[in-house]
Amino acid sequence: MSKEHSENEEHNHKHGGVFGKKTELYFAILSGVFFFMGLIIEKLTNLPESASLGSFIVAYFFGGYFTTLEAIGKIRKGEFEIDFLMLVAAAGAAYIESWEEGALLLFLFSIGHALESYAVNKAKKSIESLGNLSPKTALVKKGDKIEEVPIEELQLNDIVVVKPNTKIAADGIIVKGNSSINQASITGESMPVDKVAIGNTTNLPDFDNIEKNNIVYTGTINGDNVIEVQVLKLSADSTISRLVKMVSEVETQKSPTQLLTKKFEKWFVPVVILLVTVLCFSYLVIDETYKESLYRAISVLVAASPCALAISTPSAVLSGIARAAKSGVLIKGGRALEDLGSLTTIAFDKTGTLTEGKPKLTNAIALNNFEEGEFLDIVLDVEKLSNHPLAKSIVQDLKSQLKVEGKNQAADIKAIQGKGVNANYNGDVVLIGNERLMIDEAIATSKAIKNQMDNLLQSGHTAMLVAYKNELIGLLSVMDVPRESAAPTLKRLKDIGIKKMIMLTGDHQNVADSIAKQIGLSDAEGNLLPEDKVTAIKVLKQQYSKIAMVGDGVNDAPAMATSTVGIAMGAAGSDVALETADVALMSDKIENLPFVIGLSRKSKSIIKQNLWVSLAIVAFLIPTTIMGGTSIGGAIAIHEGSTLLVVINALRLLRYQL
Ligand SMILES: Nc1ncnc2c1ncn2[C@@H]1O[C@H](COP(=O)(O)OP(=O)(O)OP(=O)(O)O)[C@@H](O)[C@H]1O
Ligand SMILES: [Zn+2]
Repeated sequence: MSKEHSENEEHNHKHGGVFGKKTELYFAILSGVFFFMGLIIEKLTNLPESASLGSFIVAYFFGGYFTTLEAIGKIRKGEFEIDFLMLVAAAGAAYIESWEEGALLLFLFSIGHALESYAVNKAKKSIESLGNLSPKTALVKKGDKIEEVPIEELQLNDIVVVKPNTKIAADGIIVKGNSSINQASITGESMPVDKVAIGNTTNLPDFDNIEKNNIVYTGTINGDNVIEVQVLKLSADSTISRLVKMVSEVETQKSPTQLLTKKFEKWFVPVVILLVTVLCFSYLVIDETYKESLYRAISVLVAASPCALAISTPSAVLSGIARAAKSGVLIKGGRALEDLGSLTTIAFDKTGTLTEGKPKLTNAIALNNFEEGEFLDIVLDVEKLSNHPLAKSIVQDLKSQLKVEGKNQAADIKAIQGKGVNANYNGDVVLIGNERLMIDEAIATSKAIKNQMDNLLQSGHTAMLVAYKNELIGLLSVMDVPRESAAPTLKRLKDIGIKKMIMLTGDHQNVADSIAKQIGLSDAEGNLLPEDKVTAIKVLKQQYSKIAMVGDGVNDAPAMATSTVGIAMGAAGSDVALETADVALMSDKIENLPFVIGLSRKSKSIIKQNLWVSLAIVAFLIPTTIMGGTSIGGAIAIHEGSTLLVVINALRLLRYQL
């Protein structure tokens, strides 16, 4: 009856009206006022019956107004849902001249729903409030003058001046000054992060590849110094706008439980209608008036409306996602939330995820009598063109430690996935990468060099070879250190019941083992090409049914997409990671992982509680009303009570703490 994907949740009223946003609530209250007035007139005065009847009819109007609007809207789309059932019940009550009970029904139903939408809006508001974080205007430098303009009017490459302790108005790069910046609005981290101006702004790489300590984001708060920021993203494309957009879209992604309850409702509602229709005619079988039969049928109709069931899951999903967003974690929908709450296996990428991802250069040795100065120039020039994290570190350390300047002779760099790079230097080919790359390209290596490499790998250094004109000319090694938080986080995950954790890396097996040992991980698979990571995930998925893959999106996006839940770290600065992941940690704090998993589990258990409560109430009320155990008023009170109960239960998630 109802379409699978109706965008608006059953109880998510967006009605406005004469009294603004709260009109629905005021109408419900007015309905109550007239209901009680009718009751008083009827019981306590000698006024004619038409006086109390009039009052009840007005109560019908106020109580039924929004319900009718909503029901009509849905019927137009071919959906018959709870609102419709309620209206039928109220009309039935009027027909058997039980105006009083009909008015009570519409009053309680409308007040229940108004409170419900208030509660659900509360969860939504906490999501939307993220969007209010960006400032309205920016101070733009125009020649010697500074002008204040609305942030929507900022152009790319404008220079924005940010005063101390004010909000930053654009995503961009610091070109002057340095400051420590509070990024809590995006990453959830309360500790300010030190940021500095970039040296030169010519030939800027992509936004994703600029060093994070040069970049600032819209809505974050400047520290004590004035800084100048060159705008690199239009206001509509800023990280925070995209974040808000993604969070508000998550509602359209139904969770498995939501789909299940929708399916259940699909056959349950017609069954109820059939049952109620049959009950209308019970006076033919048992000794009662047709009015009594109708009364019973109406009570059953009220009792059986699966209101609580319909709202139980969406309210929990919404609250869970809102809570995560507050801590800088974007969960893209109910599916990701529920999956994350039930998995026990996690795969991690190594570089940049379990390690800092900022390795230090430990060796740069020229081999085979190649001139050292030239060797270093070649390496610097080639690696300058690569955006691999290893390359960035090599370039930085060559410049700062060995004072290499380079000759800018390299061109045409090509990444060879999982192996290294190939580039052109002065017309000849340079290869930098692991042993496999050299084997593939038939570059001869001596026994002595192999031994030297093995020693380095053994002790956890990532070793690379450099070939030029088909000859080996040198050896490089770098050492990455595990994140300080990696070991405690893994332990925490084990404590909360994650059974299997494994590292997947493109680095050498020995390096993988060495890092794994340092952080207390028992499983590590090295030498994996990006496609091998995908295969590894597939195998693990078969074994454990659900698996999360935590990565930074650099060479693990395909693996993340294959896993049940892809979790991206440090997503604030990476569009790829933000797009591919199901869950994005905006900061690169791996210690947020136990928090999101805990939150997802809590959400899942609240969803379960809500389902049981709503099903149990329906299971209790249907037989009770059939036996005449409660009046229409009693049925509606229990019905609405249970609906509010599940919503309030869901809202507890907004206050979740690990
Ligand atoms: N720009 C580069 N310069 C030198 N070596 C490289 C470069 N890119 C890749 N390599 C070599 O290829 C190997 C595999 O790279 P890949 O990007 O697949 O994984 P990784 O960065 O080592 O680790 P992880 O898979 O954990 O992110 C590296 O360990 C390195 O030896
Ligand atoms: Zn409704």
